Amino acid sequence: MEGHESQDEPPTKPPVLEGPDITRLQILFQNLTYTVQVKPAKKGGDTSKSILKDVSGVFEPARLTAVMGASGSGKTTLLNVLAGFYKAQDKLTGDVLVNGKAVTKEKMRRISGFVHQEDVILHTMTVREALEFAAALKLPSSMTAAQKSQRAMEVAQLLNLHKSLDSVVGSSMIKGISGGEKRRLSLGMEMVTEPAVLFLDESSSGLDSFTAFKVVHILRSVAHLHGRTVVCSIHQPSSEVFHLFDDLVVLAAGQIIYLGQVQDMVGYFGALGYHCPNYTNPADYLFMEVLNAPAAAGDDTEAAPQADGANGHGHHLPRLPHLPSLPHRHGHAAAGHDAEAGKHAAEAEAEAEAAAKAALSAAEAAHAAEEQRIASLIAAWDGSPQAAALHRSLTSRRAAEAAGISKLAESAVAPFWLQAPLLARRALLNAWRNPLVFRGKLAQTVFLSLVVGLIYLQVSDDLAGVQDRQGSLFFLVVEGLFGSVMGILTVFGSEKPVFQREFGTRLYGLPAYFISRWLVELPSHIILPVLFSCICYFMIGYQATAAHFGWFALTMVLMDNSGAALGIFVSCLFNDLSVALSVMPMFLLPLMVFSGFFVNSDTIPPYFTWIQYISPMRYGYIALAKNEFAGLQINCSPDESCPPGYNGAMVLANMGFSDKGSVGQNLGILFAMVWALLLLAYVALWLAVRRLVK
Ligand SMILES: Nc1ncnc2c1ncn2[C@@H]1O[C@H](COP(=O)(O)OP(=O)(O)OP(=O)(O)O)[C@@H](O)[C@H]1O
Repeated sequence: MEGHESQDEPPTKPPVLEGPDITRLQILFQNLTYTVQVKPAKKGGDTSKSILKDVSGVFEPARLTAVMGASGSGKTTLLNVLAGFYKAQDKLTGDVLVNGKAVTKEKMRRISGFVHQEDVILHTMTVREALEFAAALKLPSSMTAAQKSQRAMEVAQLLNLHKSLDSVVGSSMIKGISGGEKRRLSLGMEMVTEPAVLFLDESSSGLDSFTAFKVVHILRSVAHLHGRTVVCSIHQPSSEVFHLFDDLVVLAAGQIIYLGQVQDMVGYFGALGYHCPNYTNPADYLFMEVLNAPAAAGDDTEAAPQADGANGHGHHLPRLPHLPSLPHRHGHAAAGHDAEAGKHAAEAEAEAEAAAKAALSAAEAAHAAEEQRIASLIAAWDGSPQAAALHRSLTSRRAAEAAGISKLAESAVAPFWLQAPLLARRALLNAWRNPLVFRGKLAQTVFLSLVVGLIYLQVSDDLAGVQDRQGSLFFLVVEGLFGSVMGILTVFGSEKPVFQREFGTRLYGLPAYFISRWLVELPSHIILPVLFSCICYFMIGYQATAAHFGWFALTMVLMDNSGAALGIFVSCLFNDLSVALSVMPMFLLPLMVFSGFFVNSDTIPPYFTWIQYISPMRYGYIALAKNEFAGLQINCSPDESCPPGYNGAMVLANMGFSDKGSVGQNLGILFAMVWALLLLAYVALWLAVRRLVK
């Protein structure tokens, strides 16, 4: 394939960027077989599925290559495997060489950019911010901030995004840029660095034909003018777009059926008996005549191929029979008990059943014939002189001295001190542009503090007041934890896909993300519980000293923070937000039951005692109870039967809290628990994303 010009180019060597030529990378893959582990359809069934089978080929630098094939043929998998995005537990055999040297998947990720099929971009960012964010993190630190920003704007101009620079990306809830603009933005975020190798999965899907042409034209320039290796999987491009590509790989059932120059494809399949009608888009011909024969689409008048079948490809697929219409049962029944009509109905029903069975077996036969036809296309490629030449060239290239990969081809990774502020700024902007989240939390804080304040308004200092104090303190502890768990679980869980995508493309590391994200979250987990305390503390009428209020507010802050840390932990444990939400009660209820309110801590069954020690609610409740009851005078009313000298210390003894440490000690444990939960959340997040970088 190397050295040939495509049809619409003058036969001159395309100009290249000034600079070291070693950034040109050739990707060679030989005998690649990729097998994933799957759940067997039935007991004892096969647990592995081969998605790529013995695939060999080469992607050249300074050339634009298209990977085509029917849906499910393995295009995405081939790109993912070559770019190093596959799970460690899946099995990959064969070789991937870059400039003649074997590379690890980590290295592959460092030298390549990948535009995935789905666009996952933080929805509150504007186009400008998203491009500048990628530029700031990916471009080398030798460039100034102004240069990086300028580069981002150049890419915006190139991709025709300059008119939407200040529009937000948007989501299903917030209207933002169009699907096509989102596609181009994803491409732009990868293109800011112009990686030596660029993989694009469905680069033009969702784009109108003119924009698709423009985007592919840009990719062609990136390949030709800048010497990059650009590989795109593409579905049914227009004729104009198709001819922008230099080389083509066609996959069917995880195997190659053509690999060569774009303009040779029609001739290759023509020689196999698949003739391309005049004035037909070659890409349409590939899909409609070669990958899916017309007979398979239900048209048996022109079964493909039209050749003699000497190659074994001239199968006429059976036509699907038309189903007879079913008789109107109710019509017959309503016409009376006409036996003749009933007999006709039964016959018609039997006829319909037989026709349905025939249709089913015809469909099965059609499917088998189609599989056979694809198998013959694979065999034809394997036995073709083109494949033999390719294998010879692969072998000789492997034997040649390997040029290796220059350090210049590896994309930069910004240091922590640059990542963290950028991520924190973005998280702040995200929170600012999502005002409903904060307003919702604020409204919840004010509403609940007023409700609890009104329910327990000015508690008395008699025995009934003791019960009210116990109940209200427990309610506050539970509210402090539950409120923040649920809030953060949804926010963090919905942001996780963006983090996973960006982390997978090495935009930033886990420490920078986690620390900046937590620091941005922290102020609201201090301000809101303090506000909550200010409203309800004095309404309820707890001990009115500054020290008592201070300890109370600190407890509420720590309860809120432990809830937030627990929420992050659970959202990191489960990939699916709805699963995380549904299992949350399983975590919370035992922690609540053994916190000391429902079951006296001295009477908890021995096999459950450990739960109380890991319950933040227990330490929060003990701290609040000690803060309120220690030194409290209780004045029982005459109709209450109080023990003589009944006071707060005796209440604490009844609750089993006398020997459970001071307020400060319990808050110390709570503080340590927040950190322990954050550490657990960090580890859970690392475990969830580690496969993306391993
Ligand atoms: N992890 C996996 N587990 C099980 N099956 C998988 C896995 N990954 C891919 N497959 C299957 O392998 C086949 C190829 O998938 P792939 O996504 O590569 O196809 P594709 O050609 O890109 O399809 P499309 O054009 O629809 O995106 C499909 O049948 C798919 O269901």
